[in-house]
Amino acid sequence: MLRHLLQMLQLLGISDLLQPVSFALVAIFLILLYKWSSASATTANNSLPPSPPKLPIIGNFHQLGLHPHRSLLALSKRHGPLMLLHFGSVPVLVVSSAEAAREIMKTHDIAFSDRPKSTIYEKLAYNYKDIATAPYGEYWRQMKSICVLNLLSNKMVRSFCAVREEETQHMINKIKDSCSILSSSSSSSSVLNLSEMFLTLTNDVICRVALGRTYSGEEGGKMSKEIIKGFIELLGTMDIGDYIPWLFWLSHVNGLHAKIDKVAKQFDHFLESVVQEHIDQTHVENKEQKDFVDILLGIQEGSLAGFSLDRVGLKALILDMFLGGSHTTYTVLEWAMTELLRHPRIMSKMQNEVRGMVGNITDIITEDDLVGMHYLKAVIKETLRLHTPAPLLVPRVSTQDVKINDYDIKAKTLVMINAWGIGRDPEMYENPEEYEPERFLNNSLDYKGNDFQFIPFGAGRRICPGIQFAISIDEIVLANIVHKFNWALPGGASGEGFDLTESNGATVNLKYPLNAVALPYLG
Ligand code: HEM
Repeated sequence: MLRHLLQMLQLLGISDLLQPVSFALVAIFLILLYKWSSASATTANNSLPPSPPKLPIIGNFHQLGLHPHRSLLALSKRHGPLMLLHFGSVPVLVVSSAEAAREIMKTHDIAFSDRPKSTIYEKLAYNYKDIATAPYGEYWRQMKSICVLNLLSNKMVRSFCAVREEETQHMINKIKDSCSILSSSSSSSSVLNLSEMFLTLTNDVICRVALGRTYSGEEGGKMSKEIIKGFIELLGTMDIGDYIPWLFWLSHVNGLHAKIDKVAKQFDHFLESVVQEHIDQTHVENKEQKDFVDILLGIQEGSLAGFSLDRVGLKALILDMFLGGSHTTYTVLEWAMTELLRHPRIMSKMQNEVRGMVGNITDIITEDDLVGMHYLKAVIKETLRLHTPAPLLVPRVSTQDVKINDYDIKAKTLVMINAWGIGRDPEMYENPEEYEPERFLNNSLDYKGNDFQFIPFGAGRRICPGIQFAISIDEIVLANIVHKFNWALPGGASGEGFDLTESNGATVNLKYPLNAVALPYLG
């Protein structure tokens, strides 16, 4: 119980605030309250989904733990796939089965297509002017259609194929360099931090596609990795004032609001300079390919019928490309390589497929070569199932009262869909805890939002618009690194004892970076 309370304070970013003695008093007080509330807990209202007992004031916050997708799955095993919790005074519906997810994201999609308000989103996402946090309505619809039609359509994604191939080549060269260091000395510097490499590559691809160039090595270089990292961490934090309004002041005192303001300002400063740079160059002709900022500036000038994209909206859209795209896409690469290193049989099966299809070419494998690589695609799907990058998706909120499976779900209920838990449902998958890409061969199970047992990108109106963009990066990188190198864990370690501890936050990656040693396959 005490451990849960400590974890809750950590999640809320207020653990440093309480001195040990006062913390002990608070803890004793809450434990007594818990005993009282458990003793008096009854199923108060049969038409509401089942709930675990809650504490006064904080509700079920203390049961979230540092890895909420795990704690919520454990709770749902006791209380059912539709479970009602309370975070402070906010009702929270936790969805943990494919059938229940279908009800939310298909049958009643409109009623659950809104996003919750949060001080963090408000400050970081230009007062909900981006797509991901915008309330469901006309503004969101217009922004999403700009994005889907002009930035992330299959045609657009294909048109940036050269960027992906060049950045992949660049990474392969860096790995080759490390191999030559390895052959000339046994220095530990030849151990590669793959996590860092994947993150750099993903950020560089997004920077080039969205902003026209990479910003590594400049002031902006810091932006693309460090500020985004700060952003993602903040998105995984909960502001206590959103749930217990009278404790709003705590986030001022502990510096959370100051931190949010600082990160938001840094990012805005960077985006402002990028947009201005593009405006100043508007008259420069024959730019080889337009980037997202160019396209959005064009849309701004042309002004779509009845909708004007202002400067804030433009920056918010670019922000989404970084926030939505960078950590999620790199996380898939990190987990896929982790699992391949832990499972030599799967690694060599994938290498056989890739090497068998393209032969011993020394050039980069291009996107045209990837078409028939079914095992590669199955490896990516299995990674998304077992290590869902955003395990609880992006929260939704109900806009009206809805009845699901005879349960009453009230308007303004926060909805968390445990896609990670659904992907491990033994009713849906054989050996759900095992990494077995074969389960995705010879069937049509896909992540496009039609198969509710596999929803790493969400489903319905709010589905991720960046699926093709992300998968294109993950496929080309994975195919090339397994084709050009054989891989081992540092010091010849076996994969069995590998530390799979997860990081905390909205996107879950490895807590400790993935290090590996590459041995060139073709010499
Ligand atoms: C493996 C990579 C990715 C994963 C796992 C992922 C996952 C998700 C999820 C779970 C959602 C919420 C869906 C829902 O509520 O049903 C989402 C929304 C979104 N994603 Fe992604 N995403 C990825 C890559 C990308 C990329 C590359 C971009 C853009 C370049 C992007 C942009 C967005 C945007 C703008 C939204 C908000 C959509 C809305 O609210 O209507 N994502 N993503």
